[in-house]
Amino acid sequence: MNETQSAAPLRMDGVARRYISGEETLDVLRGADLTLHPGEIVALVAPSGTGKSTLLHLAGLLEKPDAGCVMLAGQDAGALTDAQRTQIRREQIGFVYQFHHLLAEFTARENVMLPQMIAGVARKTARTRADELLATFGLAHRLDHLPGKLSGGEKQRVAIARALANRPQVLLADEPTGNLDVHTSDAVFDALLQTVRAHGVAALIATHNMDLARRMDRIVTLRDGLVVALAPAT
Ligand SMILES: Nc1ncnc2c1ncn2[C@@H]1O[C@H](COP(=O)(O)OP(=O)(O)OP(=O)(O)O)[C@@H](O)[C@H]1O
Repeated sequence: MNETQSAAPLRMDGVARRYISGEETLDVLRGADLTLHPGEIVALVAPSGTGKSTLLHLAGLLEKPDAGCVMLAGQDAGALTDAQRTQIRREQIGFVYQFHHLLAEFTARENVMLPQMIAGVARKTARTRADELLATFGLAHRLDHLPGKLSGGEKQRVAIARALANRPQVLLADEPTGNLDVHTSDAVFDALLQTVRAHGVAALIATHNMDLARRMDRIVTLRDGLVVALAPAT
Protein backbone atom coordinates (compact mmCIF):
# COMPACT_ATOMS: atom_id res chain seq x y z
CA MET A 1 0.00 0.00 0.00
CA ASN A 2 1.47 3.41 -0.87
CA GLU A 3 1.41 6.42 1.42
CA THR A 4 -1.66 7.99 -0.20
CA GLN A 5 -3.75 4.82 0.09
CA SER A 6 -2.92 4.31 3.76
CA ALA A 7 -3.36 7.97 4.75
CA ALA A 8 -6.32 9.25 6.75
CA PRO A 9 -9.06 10.66 4.48
CA LEU A 10 -8.86 13.94 6.42
CA ARG A 11 -6.26 15.22 8.80
CA MET A 12 -6.16 18.70 10.29
CA ASP A 13 -3.02 19.61 12.22
CA GLY A 14 -2.74 22.74 14.36
CA VAL A 15 -5.30 24.61 12.30
CA ALA A 16 -5.83 28.27 13.21
CA ARG A 17 -8.34 30.77 11.82
CA ARG A 18 -8.71 34.37 12.87
CA TYR A 19 -11.38 36.80 11.71
CA ILE A 20 -10.66 40.51 11.84
CA SER A 21 -13.52 42.94 11.48
CA GLY A 22 -12.72 46.57 12.16
CA GLU A 23 -11.08 46.82 15.58
CA GLU A 24 -12.11 43.34 16.60
CA THR A 25 -10.02 40.20 16.27
CA LEU A 26 -11.63 36.84 16.81
CA ASP A 27 -9.45 33.75 17.12
CA VAL A 28 -12.05 31.14 16.23
CA LEU A 29 -9.64 28.21 15.85
CA ARG A 30 -6.36 28.23 17.77
CA GLY A 31 -4.47 25.15 16.63
CA ALA A 32 -7.20 22.56 16.18
CA ASP A 33 -6.31 18.94 15.42
CA LEU A 34 -8.73 16.43 13.92
CA THR A 35 -8.24 13.16 12.06
CA LEU A 36 -10.96 11.22 10.28
CA HIS A 37 -10.02 7.58 9.81
CA PRO A 38 -11.29 5.59 6.81
CA GLY A 39 -15.02 5.01 7.10
CA GLU A 40 -15.27 6.88 10.39
CA ILE A 41 -18.31 9.06 11.06
CA VAL A 42 -17.64 11.87 13.52
CA ALA A 43 -20.23 14.19 15.03
CA LEU A 44 -19.26 17.81 15.67
CA VAL A 45 -21.46 19.19 18.44
CA ALA A 46 -20.66 22.63 19.79
CA PRO A 47 -22.51 25.79 20.81
CA SER A 48 -23.42 28.32 18.17
CA GLY A 49 -20.59 30.63 17.18
CA THR A 50 -17.74 28.39 18.37
CA GLY A 51 -16.47 27.66 14.86
CA LYS A 52 -18.20 24.56 13.48
CA SER A 53 -18.82 26.05 10.04
CA THR A 54 -15.32 27.53 10.01
CA LEU A 55 -13.83 24.09 10.72
CA LEU A 56 -15.96 22.52 7.98
CA HIS A 57 -14.99 25.22 5.48
CA LEU A 58 -11.31 24.65 6.21
CA ALA A 59 -11.74 20.86 5.99
CA GLY A 60 -13.52 21.30 2.66
CA LEU A 61 -10.79 23.57 1.26
CA LEU A 62 -13.28 26.42 0.91
CA GLU A 63 -11.00 28.56 3.07
CA LYS A 64 -7.33 28.45 3.92
CA PRO A 65 -6.11 28.29 7.53
CA ASP A 66 -3.94 31.11 8.89
CA ALA A 67 -1.69 28.42 10.37
CA GLY A 68 -1.55 24.65 10.46
CA CYS A 69 -2.25 22.17 7.74
CA VAL A 70 -5.16 20.32 6.16
CA MET A 71 -4.37 16.98 4.52
CA LEU A 72 -6.78 15.10 2.29
CA ALA A 73 -5.86 11.49 1.64
CA GLY A 74 -2.28 12.33 2.53
CA GLN A 75 -2.06 15.39 0.30
CA ASP A 76 -1.16 18.68 1.95
CA ALA A 77 -3.77 21.13 0.67
CA GLY A 78 -1.45 24.04 1.49
CA ALA A 79 0.98 22.85 -1.16
CA LEU A 80 -1.62 22.79 -3.95
CA THR A 81 -2.46 25.40 -6.56
CA ASP A 82 -5.97 26.89 -6.53
CA ALA A 83 -6.88 24.74 -9.55
CA GLN A 84 -5.72 21.59 -7.76
CA ARG A 85 -7.68 22.55 -4.64
CA THR A 86 -10.80 23.01 -6.74
CA GLN A 87 -10.29 19.62 -8.37
CA ILE A 88 -9.83 17.86 -5.01
CA ARG A 89 -12.89 19.66 -3.64
CA ARG A 90 -14.98 18.46 -6.58
CA GLU A 91 -13.74 14.89 -6.66
CA GLN A 92 -12.83 13.96 -3.10
CA ILE A 93 -15.16 15.97 -0.91
CA GLY A 94 -18.94 15.90 -0.70
CA PHE A 95 -20.83 18.73 0.99
CA VAL A 96 -24.29 18.73 2.52
CA TYR A 97 -25.74 21.89 3.98
CA GLN A 98 -28.79 22.69 6.10
CA PHE A 99 -30.56 23.88 2.95
CA HIS A 100 -30.48 21.62 -0.07
CA HIS A 101 -29.09 24.09 -2.66
CA LEU A 102 -30.42 21.95 -5.52
CA LEU A 103 -30.62 23.60 -8.94
CA ALA A 104 -34.32 24.35 -9.39
CA GLU A 105 -34.40 23.95 -13.17
CA PHE A 106 -32.84 20.48 -13.13
CA THR A 107 -34.50 17.20 -12.17
CA ALA A 108 -33.40 15.11 -9.18
CA ARG A 109 -31.46 12.82 -11.52
CA GLU A 110 -29.77 15.74 -13.29
CA ASN A 111 -28.80 17.34 -9.99
CA VAL A 112 -26.95 14.13 -9.07
CA MET A 113 -25.46 13.76 -12.56
CA LEU A 114 -24.08 17.32 -12.76
CA PRO A 115 -21.15 17.11 -10.31
CA GLN A 116 -20.09 13.87 -11.95
CA MET A 117 -20.12 15.38 -15.42
CA ILE A 118 -18.17 18.40 -14.18
CA ALA A 119 -15.61 15.88 -12.85
CA GLY A 120 -15.41 14.29 -16.32
CA VAL A 121 -17.63 11.23 -15.86
CA ALA A 122 -19.39 10.16 -19.08
CA ARG A 123 -23.10 11.08 -19.26
CA LYS A 124 -24.29 7.47 -19.39
CA THR A 125 -22.21 6.41 -16.39
CA ALA A 126 -23.29 9.52 -14.47
CA ARG A 127 -26.92 8.74 -15.19
CA THR A 128 -26.61 5.12 -14.05
CA ARG A 129 -24.82 6.17 -10.88
CA ALA A 130 -27.40 8.89 -10.18
CA ASP A 131 -30.28 6.45 -10.59
CA GLU A 132 -28.61 3.88 -8.33
CA LEU A 133 -27.85 6.41 -5.63
CA LEU A 134 -31.31 7.93 -5.72
CA ALA A 135 -32.81 4.45 -5.52
CA THR A 136 -30.83 3.75 -2.34
CA PHE A 137 -32.45 6.89 -0.91
CA GLY A 138 -35.91 5.55 -1.81
CA LEU A 139 -36.29 8.03 -4.68
CA ALA A 140 -36.48 5.69 -7.69
CA HIS A 141 -39.95 7.11 -8.39
CA ARG A 142 -38.76 10.73 -8.23
CA LEU A 143 -35.91 10.75 -10.76
CA ASP A 144 -37.58 13.13 -13.20
CA HIS A 145 -39.07 15.46 -10.62
CA LEU A 146 -37.88 19.04 -10.30
CA PRO A 147 -36.87 20.05 -6.75
CA GLY A 148 -39.99 22.23 -6.51
CA LYS A 149 -42.12 19.07 -6.76
CA LEU A 150 -40.29 17.25 -3.95
CA SER A 151 -40.93 17.32 -0.20
CA GLY A 152 -38.33 18.83 2.15
CA GLY A 153 -37.06 15.39 3.15
CA GLU A 154 -36.87 14.24 -0.46
CA LYS A 155 -34.93 17.36 -1.47
CA GLN A 156 -32.42 16.75 1.29
CA ARG A 157 -32.03 13.10 0.23
CA VAL A 158 -31.25 14.27 -3.30
CA ALA A 159 -28.71 16.72 -1.87
CA ILE A 160 -27.02 13.88 0.04
CA ALA A 161 -27.04 11.66 -3.07
CA ARG A 162 -25.46 14.53 -5.00
CA ALA A 163 -22.75 14.91 -2.34
CA LEU A 164 -21.89 11.22 -2.67
CA ALA A 165 -22.10 11.11 -6.47
CA ASN A 166 -18.37 11.42 -7.10
CA ARG A 167 -17.59 8.78 -4.46
CA PRO A 168 -15.75 11.27 -2.27
CA GLN A 169 -13.18 10.32 0.35
CA VAL A 170 -14.86 12.65 2.83
CA LEU A 171 -18.39 13.86 3.41
CA LEU A 172 -18.78 17.17 5.25
CA ALA A 173 -22.21 18.09 6.52
CA ASP A 174 -23.38 21.23 8.33
CA GLU A 175 -26.68 20.53 10.11
CA PRO A 176 -27.82 18.31 7.22
CA THR A 177 -31.28 17.74 8.68
CA GLY A 178 -31.54 20.96 10.69
CA ASN A 179 -34.26 22.35 8.45
CA LEU A 180 -36.57 19.33 8.71
CA ASP A 181 -39.21 18.32 11.26
CA VAL A 182 -38.15 15.70 13.83
CA HIS A 183 -39.76 12.73 12.10
CA THR A 184 -38.41 13.60 8.63
CA SER A 185 -35.02 14.48 10.12
CA ASP A 186 -34.74 11.01 11.70
CA ALA A 187 -35.64 9.26 8.45
CA VAL A 188 -33.25 11.33 6.33
CA PHE A 189 -30.51 10.83 8.90
CA ASP A 190 -31.06 7.05 8.82
CA ALA A 191 -30.61 7.12 5.06
CA LEU A 192 -27.53 9.34 5.34
CA LEU A 193 -25.78 7.09 7.90
CA GLN A 194 -26.71 3.91 6.08
CA THR A 195 -25.39 5.12 2.73
CA VAL A 196 -22.24 6.69 4.16
CA ARG A 197 -21.46 3.42 5.98
CA ALA A 198 -22.25 1.33 2.89
CA HIS A 199 -19.87 3.46 0.80
CA GLY A 200 -17.16 3.49 3.49
CA VAL A 201 -16.94 7.28 3.32
CA ALA A 202 -15.42 9.18 6.24
CA ALA A 203 -17.78 11.90 7.45
CA LEU A 204 -17.72 14.95 9.69
CA ILE A 205 -21.25 16.00 10.55
CA ALA A 206 -22.09 19.12 12.54
CA THR A 207 -25.34 18.86 14.45
CA HIS A 208 -27.04 20.36 17.48
CA ASN A 209 -28.97 17.13 17.98
CA MET A 210 -27.34 14.86 20.60
CA ASP A 211 -29.63 11.94 19.73
CA LEU A 212 -28.28 12.02 16.17
CA ALA A 213 -24.71 12.57 17.39
CA ARG A 214 -24.83 9.46 19.59
CA ARG A 215 -25.48 7.35 16.51
CA MET A 216 -22.10 8.29 15.06
CA ASP A 217 -18.74 6.68 15.85
CA ARG A 218 -17.32 9.53 17.91
CA ILE A 219 -18.40 12.95 19.14
CA VAL A 220 -16.10 15.96 19.21
CA THR A 221 -16.71 19.53 20.28
CA LEU A 222 -14.91 22.86 20.03
CA ARG A 223 -13.51 24.40 23.18
CA ASP A 224 -11.38 27.55 23.18
CA GLY A 225 -10.64 27.07 19.50
CA LEU A 226 -9.54 23.44 19.85
CA VAL A 227 -11.24 20.18 18.88
CA VAL A 228 -11.77 18.02 21.96
CA ALA A 229 -13.55 14.71 22.52
CA LEU A 230 -17.04 14.93 23.96
CA ALA A 231 -18.04 11.99 26.10
CA PRO A 232 -21.77 11.52 25.50
CA ALA A 233 -23.97 11.57 28.59
CA THR A 234 -25.64 8.18 28.79
N1 LIG B 1 -16.20 35.86 7.55
C1 LIG B 1 -16.25 36.18 8.84
N2 LIG B 1 -15.84 37.37 9.29
C2 LIG B 1 -15.88 37.68 10.60
N3 LIG B 1 -16.32 36.84 11.57
C3 LIG B 1 -16.74 35.64 11.18
C4 LIG B 1 -16.74 35.24 9.81
N4 LIG B 1 -17.22 33.96 9.74
C5 LIG B 1 -17.51 33.60 11.01
N5 LIG B 1 -17.22 34.60 11.87
C6 LIG B 1 -17.38 34.55 13.33
O1 LIG B 1 -16.64 33.44 13.80
C7 LIG B 1 -17.35 32.76 14.84
C8 LIG B 1 -17.54 31.31 14.44
O2 LIG B 1 -18.44 31.24 13.33
P1 LIG B 1 -18.96 29.87 12.74
O3 LIG B 1 -19.95 30.19 11.69
O4 LIG B 1 -17.81 29.01 12.37
O5 LIG B 1 -19.69 29.24 14.04
P2 LIG B 1 -20.68 28.01 14.18
O6 LIG B 1 -20.21 27.25 15.38
O7 LIG B 1 -20.78 27.29 12.90
O8 LIG B 1 -22.07 28.70 14.51
P3 LIG B 1 -23.59 28.21 14.23
O9 LIG B 1 -23.80 26.96 15.01
O10 LIG B 1 -24.40 29.37 14.73
O11 LIG B 1 -23.70 28.02 12.74
C9 LIG B 1 -18.64 33.52 15.03
O12 LIG B 1 -18.49 34.37 16.14
C10 LIG B 1 -18.81 34.30 13.74
O13 LIG B 1 -19.50 35.49 13.96
